[in-house]
Amino acid sequence: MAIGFIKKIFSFGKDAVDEKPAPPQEVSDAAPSSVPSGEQGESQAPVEEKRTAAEATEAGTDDRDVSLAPSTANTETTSDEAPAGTAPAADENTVKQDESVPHPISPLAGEMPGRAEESEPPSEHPTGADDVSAPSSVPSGHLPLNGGDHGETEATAENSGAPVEQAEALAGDADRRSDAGSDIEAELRTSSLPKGFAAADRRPKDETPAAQPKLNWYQRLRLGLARTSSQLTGQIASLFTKRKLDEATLQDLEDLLIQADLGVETAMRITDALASERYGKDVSGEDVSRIMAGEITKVLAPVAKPLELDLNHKPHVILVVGVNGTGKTTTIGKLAAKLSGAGLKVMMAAGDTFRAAAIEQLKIWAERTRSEIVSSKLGADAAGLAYEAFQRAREQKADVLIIDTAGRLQNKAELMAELEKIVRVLGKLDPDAPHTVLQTLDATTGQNALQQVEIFRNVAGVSGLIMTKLDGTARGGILVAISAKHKLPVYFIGVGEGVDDLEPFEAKDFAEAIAGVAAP
Ligand SMILES: Nc1nc2c(ncn2[C@@H]2O[C@H](COP(=O)(O)OP(=O)(O)OP(=O)(O)O)[C@@H](O)[C@H]2O)c(=O)[nH]1
Repeated sequence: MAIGFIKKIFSFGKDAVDEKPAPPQEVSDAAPSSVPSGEQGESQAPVEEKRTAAEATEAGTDDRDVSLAPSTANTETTSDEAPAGTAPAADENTVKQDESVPHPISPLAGEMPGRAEESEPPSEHPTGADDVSAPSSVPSGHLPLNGGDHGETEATAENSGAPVEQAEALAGDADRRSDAGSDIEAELRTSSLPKGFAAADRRPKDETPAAQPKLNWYQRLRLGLARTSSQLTGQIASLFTKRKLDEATLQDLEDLLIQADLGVETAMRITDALASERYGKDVSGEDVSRIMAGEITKVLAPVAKPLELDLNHKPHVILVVGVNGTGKTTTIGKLAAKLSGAGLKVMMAAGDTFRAAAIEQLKIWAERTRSEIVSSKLGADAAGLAYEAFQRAREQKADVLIIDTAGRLQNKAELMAELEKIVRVLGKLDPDAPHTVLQTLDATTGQNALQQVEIFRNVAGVSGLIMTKLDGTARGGILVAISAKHKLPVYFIGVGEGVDDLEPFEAKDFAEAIAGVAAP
């Protein structure tokens, strides 16, 4: 498929992906690790206590089961056991797509797997790790499934942290829709009662579930950044009340902008631009917001780029890295949905081998996005798994391989060294791999995100960013500081937990949302 086409896919807005659940078929086959000598047996752990499981695994690394789980209903998999110490031959795991069924990804459930907390500590799991259950075996109630219906995350003034008026304003028709829904519900309740009974609803009004406004991604972004922008615009408005623009006001403004995480460089850009336009004159809050949005757009426009895929690689390898909980696994699911929805063959590697729930979570995403997945035992060597997955993806001629990794704090040198090892090991199969190293950043993080990028970039060669959770109570300003400093491409933003809550990054939208410029 032409690269231009793929670029196009990533440049456009959301791909609508509908739900068409496929009965999952997972076939696991024991396969030996084929990690190059000297690389085997090390483990990575996102949290200290999880290392116990890793160390236990180090002793006998070859017992690691790597399972390939084709998740489409139309996949026929045959598998044999490969001899220990050898790489599986190309025909050992062949997957044939049933041509009779359209490939593009099926409609996805409105609710996608969110972060699942492990109910037991990893040390109680190691031996059962090869029994990582198939997606279908996970009762939906056991994993907290988040998100709204198809990207329509529900937000209220209460849960967004944004001003109540804004949520109310955004709610619009949602209330009316919800009223209609309540009527239907009441009718159903009544009709399901046996004869001789009548339905009553004596709940106090305030216990009745509140109407939930349904917002589109742009409204969620605005709402997510509303706290930052309203705080900033409020402070700016009071700063400029009855004051002409002078040195002292400019200095105060610069301080406010720095406090909003925008960084010294961008703060100075904004005050310089304001001074050159309005020095000695009256200035309104709107003037400042407009100039601020313009200057922030100038900083962000060069980094708002589509994620380029070179499909000549077969597969193009994307390694996803970042601090714990920044949204790596969820983002992988969203990316896979876009790619497989466009007809590309996607394989995932469950490289977060230290959190059982992370493996489960990725399996569910694989099932729902009809991607294949390579996973292994809990506590297994993540670099070995990545290597194995790369080989499998090549054998099966996958277009894209997306490798999940365990979250790690950037200041844990040992864990960062393990990440370095994953990159090194992939490079043994192809010196250019990983072809993309994506770092996820949580939008609720402030200054710490600058350091996260600095260190992950040095260690893993981060080549692009995705900022997640911009729908929550996001701060967001730090992305401006990071862009000014690192100039790394920002490909997408996460605006919810649902499968299509991943949007191409648009500099102007983001800048206006932060600066509090009125929505068009
Ligand atoms: N609101 C919102 N939640 C998100 C978004 N992206 C991810 N999440 C949620 O953030 C939580 C953590 O996401 P994960 O994908 O598990 O994060 P991770 O980086 O893989 O976590 P570790 O494996 O522990 O490092 C989950 O509850 C996700 O549903 C987003 O864009 N918006």
